Amino acid sequence: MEKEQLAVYFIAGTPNCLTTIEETLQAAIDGGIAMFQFREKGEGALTGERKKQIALRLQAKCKQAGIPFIINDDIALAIDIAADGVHIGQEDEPASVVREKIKGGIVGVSVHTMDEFEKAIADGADYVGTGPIYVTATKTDTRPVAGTTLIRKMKDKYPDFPIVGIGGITIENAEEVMKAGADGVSVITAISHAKNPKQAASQLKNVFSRTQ
Ligand SMILES: Cc1ncc(COP(=O)(O)OP(=O)(O)O)c(N)n1
Ligand SMILES: Cc1nc(C(=O)O)sc1CCOP(=O)(O)O
Ligand SMILES: [Mg+2]
Repeated sequence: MEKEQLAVYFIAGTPNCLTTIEETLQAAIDGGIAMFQFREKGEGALTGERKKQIALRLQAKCKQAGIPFIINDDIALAIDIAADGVHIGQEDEPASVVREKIKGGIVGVSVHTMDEFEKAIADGADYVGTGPIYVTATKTDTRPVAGTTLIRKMKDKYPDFPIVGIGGITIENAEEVMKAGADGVSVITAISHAKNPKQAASQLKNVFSRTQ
């Protein structure tokens, strides 16, 4: 994968969206997101065939826009529909096992320490996500708020490895995350709850451009 694909990495599932997830994703694409993760989690999340049908519709949008379509946690679904990749955390299937299953696809791994980061690299991750950088209301079972310290340490030691920050990132604080060395920002609320999701995505892209 290209590091530039992490610039504005939008994540969403149906429970996160104020209108339909298709409309929200289309607006985010029109605003300039570079990658999308389908994370169907939380109260009211779809499962089974309904989840698969939505995934297929979102995958088609990403394909048309030429951006990677990543599935959170659900490796079986990702393989079933030939998604571009998966994102897994420390509590999910081990990255080394997922790497084998996903073959040439993108594997993203959540990390919270240098040890987890170096293990993710050794296991064959394509990028890592780290957070929560700031306070988030979207996910309750996060680690403590971390700020940007780990991003700086990771970039110091592995300047070329793709890293994205996540958790409580907004148009206002995204610059700090990118200046710390992140290759991009992962956001849910900043786009999915924005009055104008297209504009929010575009503003995040502008923050990325001016920090390069
Ligand atoms: C880009 C990115 N970074 C981190 C996460 C969090 O993954 P995880 O720790 O597995 O938590 P869940 O998202 O599965 O609740 C992510 N999804 N994406
Ligand atoms: C999915 C997720 N993972 C996190 C982590 O710290 O690993 S924080 C988070 C939620 C991000 O949502 P928002 O942009 O609305 O804060
Ligand atoms: Mg997970």
